[in-house]
Amino acid sequence: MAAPRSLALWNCCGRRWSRAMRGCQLLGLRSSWPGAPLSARLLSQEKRATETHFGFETVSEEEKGGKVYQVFESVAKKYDVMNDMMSLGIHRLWKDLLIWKMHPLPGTQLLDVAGGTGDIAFRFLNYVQSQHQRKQKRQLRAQQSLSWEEIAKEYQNEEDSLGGSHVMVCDINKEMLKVGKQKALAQGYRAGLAWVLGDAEELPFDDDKFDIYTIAFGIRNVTHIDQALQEAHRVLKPGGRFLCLEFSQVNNPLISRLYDLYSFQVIPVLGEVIAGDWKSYQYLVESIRRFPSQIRIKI
Ligand SMILES: COc1cc(O)cc(C/C=C(\C)CC/C=C(\C)CC/C=C(\C)CC/C=C(\C)CC/C=C(\C)CC/C=C(\C)CC/C=C(\C)CC/C=C(\C)CC/C=C(\C)CCC=C(C)C)c1O
Ligand SMILES: C[S@@+](CC[C@H](N)C(=O)[O-])C[C@H]1O[C@@H](n2cnc3c(N)ncnc32)[C@H](O)[C@@H]1O
Repeated sequence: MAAPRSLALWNCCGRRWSRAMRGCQLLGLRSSWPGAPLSARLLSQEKRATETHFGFETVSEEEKGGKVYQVFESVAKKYDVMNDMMSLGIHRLWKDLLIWKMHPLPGTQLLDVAGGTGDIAFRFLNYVQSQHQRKQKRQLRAQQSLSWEEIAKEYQNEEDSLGGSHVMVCDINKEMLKVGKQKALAQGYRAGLAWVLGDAEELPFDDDKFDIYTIAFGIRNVTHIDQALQEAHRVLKPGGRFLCLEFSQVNNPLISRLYDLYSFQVIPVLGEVIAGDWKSYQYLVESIRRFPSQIRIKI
């Protein structure tokens, strides 16, 4: 039987989340929701036209994917340093909060779509590893009179330090994945991690495969959001969870003014100075502005 529909939106401009999350939103859904409400609404508008937006530009739907590809191909090498500089490290806290909200248990199969350079995947692996180690310690403490055989077995199990958890990073951009793989190598992430080139709108996975689907700062760039949501639903096991981290609109007029000032006057300049790429960072701020507000996403 289908699991009951459940939708939770953690709106960083609202009351449910801390000030640290202002300007950013986390959307949580449970799989088997009847008829994905967000998709239904966004779709009806987007399906009608073959034109769409790329930041403030109007482009054809066919063009958008290529333009988004060029943006991330161009920024890939400077992507991580840009995020730290633009947000003064705050994006790390948002990503940590996503994992804490997810609270994955050992054995979780995660699909991180638009996973880019692997920030969500690495956090997930750290989290499940520490959960698993804690569980093992508790078990060992509870069984103080173990036989040698049993102790040896526990040590063998310790080899699987993730408790069977696994994360699949899926992204459409080869360059972003390349940087992610280099980071994984340098930071010693190997077990429980795989990288796949793929489109959120047409995922290269079987049905009912994952416990959790995440998409962090990715959905804004997808041409047919409805299609991506349908794909998320398809690859999630019944009762699986969908977690989306994305920018939101700021409602307070004063903060909104400062937000705009920073977005439009500072970010493209940083993009030019650090990444030699004004245009891609102009696209970033325009795409944030074009993305539906948290209220629209919720309904
Ligand atoms: C090409 O596409 C992309 C490329 C990428 O590299 C990344 C992404 C996807 C994004 C991420 C993975 C997340 C990380 C990226 C960002 C946070 C950049 C996006 C920035 C904004 C939407 C603007 C608002 C920024 C924040 C809410 C984050 C917090 C930032 C700060 C605290 C830095 C503020 C800096 C200063 C106060 C010092 C220097 C500033 C000035 C001298 C300029 C004038 C300053 C102001 C007017 C005050 C600044 C006011 C604000 C930032 C407003 C704060 C508002 C709220 C907290 C609601 C990608 O797709
Ligand atoms: C802003 S980055 C986010 C990366 C990572 N999730 C993070 O939080 O740092 C957006 C990513 O979405 C990817 N992307 C854009 N359109 C996509 C699509 N249709 N399918 C899969 N990935 C896509 C880009 O290649 C890029 O790596």
